[in-house]
Parts: sequence; structure tokens; C-alpha cells
Amino acid sequence: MSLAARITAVRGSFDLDVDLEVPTGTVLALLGPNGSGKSTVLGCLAGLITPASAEITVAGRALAGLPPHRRGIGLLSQDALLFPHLSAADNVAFSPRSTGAGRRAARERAFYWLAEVDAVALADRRPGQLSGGQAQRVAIARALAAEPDLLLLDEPFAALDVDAAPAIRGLLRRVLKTGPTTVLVTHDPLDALALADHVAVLNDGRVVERGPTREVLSAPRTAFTARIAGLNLVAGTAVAEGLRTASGEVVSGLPAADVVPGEPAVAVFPPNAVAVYASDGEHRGSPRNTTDAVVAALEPHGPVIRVRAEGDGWANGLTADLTPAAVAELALEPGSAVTLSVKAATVAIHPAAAS
Ligand SMILES: Nc1ncnc2c1ncn2[C@@H]1O[C@H](COP(=O)(O)OP(=O)(O)OP(=O)(O)O)[C@@H](O)[C@H]1O
Repeated sequence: MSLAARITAVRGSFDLDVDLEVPTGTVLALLGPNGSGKSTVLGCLAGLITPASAEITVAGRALAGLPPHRRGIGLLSQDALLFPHLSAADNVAFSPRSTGAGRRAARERAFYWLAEVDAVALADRRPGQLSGGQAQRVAIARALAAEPDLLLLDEPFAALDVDAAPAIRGLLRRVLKTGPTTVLVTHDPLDALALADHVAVLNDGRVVERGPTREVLSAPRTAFTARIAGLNLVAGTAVAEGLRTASGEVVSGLPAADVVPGEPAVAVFPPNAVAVYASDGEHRGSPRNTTDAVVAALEPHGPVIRVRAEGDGWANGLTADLTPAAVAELALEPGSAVTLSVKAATVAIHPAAAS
């Protein structure tokens, strides 16, 4: 059920004007800094905020003007917001019950979804007896048990502690593979990488960039997106020591807890983790994660110079931040041959959406 939306909204002195297209069954991440309008977009889609104007269709059905409960939308926010007086199973069964399912059918559907999120053992507990991560599992089951045409995720990991977040992120990645059309709001590019097929970058109420997640985040076309993303990304398949690229090179790094060997993954590291050496045939630095490249461009970036590299294999498109003095010492200019080296300890390996 694809989503098409064109929304304008005014909140005090803030105005929003966005259009979004999300193909059936895919995940769009809305990425942007605080106050850029992400929650306003979700609120308008969900029917919780009245827009100035809105055309919203899901699978050709017009939603604007419908009350929230008739939109066929599931909403998952930072906090699980479970009904405190109901057990986990009854919280999940509430969704199908509210759309007309009988008691037994609703309970069956609740247990199906509790099993999907590995929470059957929690079925009889009240929300007060659940940890934050457990409650969020139940909330995911509740959102999906409604079989929504459109799922809205509002910073779903923001309230979880750092230990719980990777498991929930992994769980969402699994259920979203075959899940409904989804809009994910986040300010964390890693969430977008893990879950989203496409991203739209919001700034000050406008979409400033959009496209396939990896493409946008690894080669941002606007300085604004580069500031948000600001990361080097190398895509491939997770292996024990890190990641193997499509051309067979291995990038060593530290896998996040939810990385599964053999599954799509990205290696992520900041530009200031990349060391640049003159290419004199001698590889210095760590022998791992060392590759030859050519300087494609040099751009001032605040107090540093950002060196953009091109080359065969994983060096292509990497950026490195150097001091002006280092750039002068190495006599770097476009076309200079260099060797790049990245310490494995600075490389994080994360699961990635498959596309
Ligand atoms: N009730 C309100 N009245 C007036 N202005 C509001 C109201 N709610 C939000 N705003 C303004 O609307 C703008 C967009 O807010 P919104 O919450 O959509 O941004 P966001 O990208 O979701 O931010 P965050 O990441 O902080 O949640 C902000 O400038 C905010 O100050």
C-alpha cells in the first residue's frame, strides 16, 4: 500500500511544506535535526495535528479529513504507551478487538505477534512489570497486530538504554522486511541505515534531499546532509572480522551486537578516523584497512580540510579530515596518489537494510 502525501502546516512561526512518496512495503526514514518538522509530518499523517492543507493517500485511499482511528495507521513512539491496567497479551489483542475481531480471534492474533517479537513469555505481565525494551517489544506487536496499511515509527529507540536499543532495532529490521509501508522519524543516520530503503532529509520544514539511504548518506549532495550524515560508509556483507565488499575486500571493524554474519551490513567511520599517507609504495599504519586511492577533491570543512578520495574498491568516495598543515606537508592536490588507512577500532559494523 504505497503512501503519497503532500502536506503544508503552520505551527507558530514554523511552516512546513513537504511531499513524500513511499512505495508499497518499503521504509522511508525522515531524517533531520531537532525542530526540522519530523514530528509535525508524522502528526499530520496520523491525524493528530491539523494541517493547513493535506493530500494523503495510502493505496489510493484518501486519508486527509479522516479521524485517526479510521486511517488504518499504526503508530509506535519513543515510549511504549501501553495500557497500564491490561496484560501484555490484552494490550496486543486490543488492536484487533478495536477493528471488530472477536475475543478468541483477537487473542490468537495477539499471540502470533507476541511470538514474532519474542515476547510470548511476557504475555501475562502488566506494563509496570516490563523493562523499557520489553515494553517496546509489546508495543511493536500491538502496532503490527492492527495490520495497519501504514506504520509510523517516531524515534522508536530514543527512550531505550544503549543495551536494549540494538535488539529492538534488529527486531524491527526483521519484522519490517515483510511489513507494511513505513515512515520512520529519526535524527540518527544509523537508524536510517539499519531500517530504511529511502531517506528524506528535512531542514526547516522542507525536504532538502531524498533518495536511496546509502546513496544519500554516503554521498550527500548538500552540505546540510553531509553535516548530518558526516560519515564514511562502506556497504557489503557481514563477516566475522567485519565486512566483505561486493568486490571481495574485507574491512575490519567492531560489529554491533545485532550484526548477523552473511547479512547485509555497512562499515561506518568518521572522516577524522581516516589517515592519509603519500603513496610511496610503503604502507604505514595498520596493515588492515589500508588501501590506495587518488585525491578527487579538497574542501574546507570548518577548521579542517576534507579530502575526498576516489579509487577502486572501498576507497572510492571515502572522506578524510586533515589539518591544513598536513595537507600542505603531504602536498595534496586533486590527482595526488595516496594511501588511506583506517584503524579497525574506529570502524563500526552495522546491519543494513537489504536494498
Ligand atoms: N504546539 C506547537 N506550537 C507552536 N510551534 C510548535 C508546536 N509544536 C512544534 N512547534 C514548532 O514546530 C517546529 C517543528 O517541530 P517538530 O516537533 O515537528 O520538529 P522535529 O523535527 O520533530 O523535532 P525533534 O527532533 O526535536 O522532535 C519547531 O520549530 C517547533 O518549535
